[in-house]
Amino acid sequence: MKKERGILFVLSGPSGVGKGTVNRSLRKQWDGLEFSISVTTRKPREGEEDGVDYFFKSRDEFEKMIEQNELLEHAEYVGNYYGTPLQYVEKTLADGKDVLLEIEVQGALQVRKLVPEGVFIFLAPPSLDELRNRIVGRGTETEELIDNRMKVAKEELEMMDHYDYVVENDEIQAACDRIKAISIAEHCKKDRIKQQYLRILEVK
Ligand SMILES: Nc1nc2c(ncn2[C@@H]2O[C@H](COP(=O)(O)OP(=O)(O)O)[C@@H](O)[C@H]2O)c(=O)[nH]1
Ligand SMILES: Nc1ncnc2c1ncn2[C@@H]1O[C@H](COP(=O)(O)OP(=O)(O)O)[C@@H](O)[C@H]1O
Repeated sequence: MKKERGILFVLSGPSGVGKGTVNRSLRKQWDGLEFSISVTTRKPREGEEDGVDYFFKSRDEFEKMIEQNELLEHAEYVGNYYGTPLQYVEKTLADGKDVLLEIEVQGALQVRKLVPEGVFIFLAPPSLDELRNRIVGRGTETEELIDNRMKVAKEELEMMDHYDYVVENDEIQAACDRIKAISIAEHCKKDRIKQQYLRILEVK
């Protein structure tokens, strides 16, 4: 019998809201969820590892990947390319495993068109002031880049209503718990739909 496909979860939201932090925390507490590693042309930050945090590529290498249709989606974000490897996502879902993508808003909207059955989660900050504090507190950007990221963040917040769920990241563990609850609910929904379908067809 054909294996049932896994669910694609897309975690998105403005820069600095805590996507990376929540993603890393989920990795430690959610067995059975697969995490896609993105490709980027951004330089590695201190402590980041190639093949763990990102696959770090040159612009030429990245553009070649676009040409060869190796990416599910890609976006240019604050001067760098970011993209999701297509083959990994497709194979993992086909194997019946759930996959989580942590990507910015333009990319999430592309995935929404390509995989409408995916579950789209928008991580929201408690306030704009708190969002700025988090970007400044992270200490990875210059003042000019912070202003740039805040500008992009305000535009990104307006895209919230394109998502299935909005999860406030007030506290990391609370946000992780909400995301895990969404996953449980989505699996129950999928099972119920399948049961109804089987009942209608009277397939045992
Ligand atoms: N579209 C897209 N965005 C990505 C991908 N990987 C990471 N991003 C997003 O790119 C943005 C910048 O990421 P990064 O430079 O690591 O900075 P940070 O997440 O703001 O700390 C974030 O919003 C990430 O979620 C990807 O594969 N595709
Ligand atoms: N719930 C939270 N409360 C307080 N600080 C947070 C929370 N979530 C993340 N942060 C902090 O905010 C900063 C930005 O988080 P990060 O995960 O890099 O965001 P993103 O990946 O969305 O750009 C980091 O310094 C991180 O430690």
